[in-house]
Amino acid sequence: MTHPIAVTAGEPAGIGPDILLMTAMQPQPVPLVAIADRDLLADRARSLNLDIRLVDAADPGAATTGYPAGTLAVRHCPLRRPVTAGQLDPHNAPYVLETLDIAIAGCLSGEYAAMVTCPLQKSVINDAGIPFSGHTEYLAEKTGTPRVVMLLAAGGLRVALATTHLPLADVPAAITRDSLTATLRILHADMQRRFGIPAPRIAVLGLNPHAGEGGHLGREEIETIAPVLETLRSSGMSLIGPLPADTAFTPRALKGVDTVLAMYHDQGLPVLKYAGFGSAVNITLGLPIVRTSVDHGTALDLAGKGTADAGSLAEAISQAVRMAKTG
Ligand SMILES: NC(=O)C1=CN([C@@H]2O[C@H](COP(=O)(O)OP(=O)(O)OC[C@H]3O[C@@H](n4cnc5c(N)ncnc54)[C@H](O)[C@@H]3O)[C@@H](O)[C@H]2O)C=CC1
Ligand SMILES: NCC(=O)COP(=O)(O)O
Repeated sequence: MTHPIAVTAGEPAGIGPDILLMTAMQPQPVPLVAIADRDLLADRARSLNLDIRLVDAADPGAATTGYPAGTLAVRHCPLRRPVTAGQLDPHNAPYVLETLDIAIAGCLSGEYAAMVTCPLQKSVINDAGIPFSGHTEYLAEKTGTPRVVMLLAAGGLRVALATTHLPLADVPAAITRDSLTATLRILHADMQRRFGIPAPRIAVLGLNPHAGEGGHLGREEIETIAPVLETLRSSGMSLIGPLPADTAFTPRALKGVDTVLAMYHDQGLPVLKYAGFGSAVNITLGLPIVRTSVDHGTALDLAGKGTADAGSLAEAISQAVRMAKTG
């Protein structure tokens, strides 16, 4: 791999700039290019007492050999307003989205091998009047991908989601035979291509308590989930379920399972974050580019203090390197 990985710094008032600078103080597996405002990074480095050298990403060393620990290449993207750590400002929402646009364009053109995202604050982008529900949905839209799948991985546990950032009340209607079929096809294909698992075993959760209790606690399992699994099994996929979610994450149930498909965000992610918060990685499957991210949010309470844990960003970079090698 000779191309650098783009790392977007995320919400400027959050811990994204902090963990990016902390990471650049350590040796990296490939050259990194920070997509961020250079003065923001310089100010934050001073707050964190990090003796880091920021160089222009146009410098030839940035794209080829990279730099030793303590030097970070920056593709400058100007803030719209000065930033105080911990204080959100909707005026900077266009800046956050511009950093993503630069990374996406660079991945599509082949300038970057992959993009890794530091956390952004979804609410402040909405407060700026811009409809936005998450990186996952934004990347799908900007790359013209009709459906993508969010998957988080922590150690040996992988949890994918059938729906992403949706109000709970909208979840049942979003799980249709078509949407679930498309999600499972992407998950199966990327388990093979990106994770090198030739015949992935996927455990699929039910939507309702006890997977619907034979129809007495909801009918989505009978009318939607089970028929989809049956059809896809006949095309050769190894699918288990629909399983009651409350016992699906016990060690016995997880034995031999390569990934779990949860029906919604808070059915799957609390378990994953309990298992590995701080070292888990968020991956968007189904995109024409490689994108990974941290497992945490903007942690405004920690920004500029030097107490944020940068472990998940290190894992996200390592995962992006592995996935970029799969083409
Ligand atoms: N990939 C992304 O862009 C993500 C963005 N978010 C966004 O972040 C914002 C804040 O979300 P919250 O629910 O408050 O979650 P959060 O992850 O920012 O914070 C939850 C708790 O974990 C702590 N924490 C988070 N990251 C940490 C780190 N690296 N080291 C040490 N402690 C850490 C925080 O201090 C806080 O106590 C929301 O707007 C949310 O949408 C949330 C998750 C992922
Ligand atoms: N809980 C995961 C999360 O909110 C990250 O979403 P995204 O911004 O990566 O789409």
